[in-house]
Amino acid sequence: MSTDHNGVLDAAADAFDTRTDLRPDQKAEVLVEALPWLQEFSGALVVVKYGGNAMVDDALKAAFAQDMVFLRQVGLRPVVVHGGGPQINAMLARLGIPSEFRGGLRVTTPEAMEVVRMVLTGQVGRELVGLVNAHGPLAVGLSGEDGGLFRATRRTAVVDGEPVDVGLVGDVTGVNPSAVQDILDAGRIPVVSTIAPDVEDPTQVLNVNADTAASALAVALGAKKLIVLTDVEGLYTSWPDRSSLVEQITAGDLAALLPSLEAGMVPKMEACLRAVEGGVPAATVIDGRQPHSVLLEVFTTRGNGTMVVPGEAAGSAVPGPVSTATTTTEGAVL
Ligand SMILES: Nc1ncnc2c1ncn2[C@@H]1O[C@H](COP(=O)(O)OP(=O)(O)O)[C@@H](O)[C@H]1O
Ligand SMILES: CC(=O)N[C@@H](CCC(=O)OP(=O)(O)O)C(=O)O
Repeated sequence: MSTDHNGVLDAAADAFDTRTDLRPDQKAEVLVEALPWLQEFSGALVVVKYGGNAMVDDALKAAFAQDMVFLRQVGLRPVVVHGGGPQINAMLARLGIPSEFRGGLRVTTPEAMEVVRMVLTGQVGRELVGLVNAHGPLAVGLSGEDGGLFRATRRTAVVDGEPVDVGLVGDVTGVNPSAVQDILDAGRIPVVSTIAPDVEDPTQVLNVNADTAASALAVALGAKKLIVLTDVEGLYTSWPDRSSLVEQITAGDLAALLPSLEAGMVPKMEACLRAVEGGVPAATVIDGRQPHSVLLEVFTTRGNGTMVVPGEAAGSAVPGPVSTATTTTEGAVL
């Protein structure tokens, strides 16, 4: 297929050439630091979950799209799975439809489900496809309904240890990744919206948490990495106190920590755990509010955010390098 990219990357390259704030040796250093990571990730399939809360403004969304094109251009195979919780909230509010979350999941009535499907597939997914395709005809959007990608069963939320009915909400119980694989094989970038047909009644679609869906897809595709973009630096063990950003944690330690986590982080860390337990070598939660956070995660030595890796429970949580001036080692060691 054509590698034409409408001159957007050429413009970026020109900008790099003409920068005066970096000396030539510093520019070379930036490029060279990426070399081992370019080698390590050559051909690697990476699933990137883009959360609705990290889609802060147009510039940030455009930078995300540019990162996806960059990954593909240097030989990785990125798969985008997007959320859109705040965007769904806004549309429900515009339509005067009440919305409520229980145990981190949206209570989804048939009326709300129509809005969820419309916003995810018709608005958020379309916008991301458009932003990527500003660089060339690369992105192809699809939802869990397309090509039998996802199958889901209805699930309940858990509130105070009790199961709670949340309506048309599903958990992914089956993935047929062939439609995504076809898009990758064509050299393109799949952009996946996370609604899924109900296995009990395939004409009924269910609302699936995007972290959960991204994790299931990463496992089914045999991804090398799952990267989850959100609106916080990563996992803090002492939340809401931000003095204990975890840089790395084993699956065993994360499993032990999960019951103590609060709503927003629960589906995210569960998704990372499931991915690693399903054979994905690493799953990372990073701060999507930082421009080009995905490039920094993949191509710099330090990376950023919280990385979950395989391993037993052994008090493995490694404190992050930064966070706040009050970062302490004690706070983050389990
Ligand atoms: N232990 C924790 N560490 C970091 N963030 C946490 C923690 N517990 C709860 N949170 C909250 O989880 C939020 C991220 O979840 P959510 O808002 O659902 O994001 P997204 O839209 O990206 O899926 C953070 O903004 C933070 O407020
Ligand atoms: C069941 C459930 O809660 N589904 C989510 C789906 C979107 C999502 O997960 O979006 P973020 O990644 O932006 O949070 C919702 O309706 O908001």
